[in-house]
Amino acid sequence: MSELLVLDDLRAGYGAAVVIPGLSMSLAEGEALAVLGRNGVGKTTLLDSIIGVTRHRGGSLRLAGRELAGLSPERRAAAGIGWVPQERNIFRSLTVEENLTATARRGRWDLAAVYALFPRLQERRRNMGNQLSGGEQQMLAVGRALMLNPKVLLLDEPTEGLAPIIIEQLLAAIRRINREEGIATIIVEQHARKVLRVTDRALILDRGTIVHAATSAALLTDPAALEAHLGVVERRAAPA
Ligand SMILES: Nc1ncnc2c1ncn2[C@@H]1O[C@H](COP(=O)(O)OP(=O)(O)OP(=O)(O)O)[C@@H](O)[C@H]1O
Repeated sequence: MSELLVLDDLRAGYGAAVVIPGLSMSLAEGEALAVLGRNGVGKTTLLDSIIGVTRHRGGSLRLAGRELAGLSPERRAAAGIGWVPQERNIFRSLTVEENLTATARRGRWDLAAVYALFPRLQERRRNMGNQLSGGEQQMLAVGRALMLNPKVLLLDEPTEGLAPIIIEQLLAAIRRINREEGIATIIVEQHARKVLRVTDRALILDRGTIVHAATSAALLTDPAALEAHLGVVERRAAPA
C-alpha cells in the first residue's frame, strides 16, 4: 500500500500553546487508523491540524505527495481532506437533502450512494436538520463529508452520545466506507474496543505525542497496554 497522508514532525497548537510538539505518522491508501487517548491529550487537535484550523508551528503534512501546510481549510477540503466534526455542525434550518448537497463535489459519492449507505437519511430527506436524532445527525455529517468525495475521511468521536445499537450501525457503515469503498479513514474515539474492531492500526496519544502504536488486532488482545494508556480495564466473565 502506498502512503496517502504523511505527517513529518508536525508541530501545531492554538495561539501560544503548542499542543502537538512534533508528530510523525502516515496513513496508507485504503487504511483505517484509530487515534486513541485519554481526554485532552490532543486527538482533536491532531485532526484540526490536518484540516487546517490550528496554528501551524512547523513540520509538514502531505496528501498524495502535495504539501498542505499553509493551505486554508477550504483548499485542504478541495485537495481531498474530508472531516466529520465532533459537533457534527449540521445546518439546522436546511433539510437533510440540502445539508447533503450544499457543499457537494462531483464524484462517486452522490445522493443515491449516500442514501444507499444510510437508508434512514432518504426517509428523512425532507426533514430539517433540527428535527433529527443524534444518530441521524451523525449519519448526515458522515454523508455530507462523503459528498465532498474525499481521499481521506477524518472522524472525530463519531459515536459520542449515541445509543449502543446506533453505534453498531454507524461503525458498520464506516467499515463499509473503508473496506468496500477503499476510503482511507482516521477515527478519533473514546470507545477503544469498538473502534479497534473496524480499524487496521491504532495510535495512542499522550500530551500530543504518540506513546503506543500497534495493529488494532494486537492492541485488542493487549489488556496491559489498554489499561496503561487508556485506563480500559478488562471485563472478566461473570462466574457461572
Ligand atoms: N481552541 C482551543 N484553544 C486553546 N486550547 C485548546 C483549544 N482546543 C483544545 N485546546 C487544548 O489542547 C489540548 C488538547 O485538547 P484536544 O481537544 O485536542 O484533546 P482530545 O484528546 O481531543 O480530548 P477530548 O477527548 O476531551 O476531546 C487541551 O489541553 C485543550 O485544553
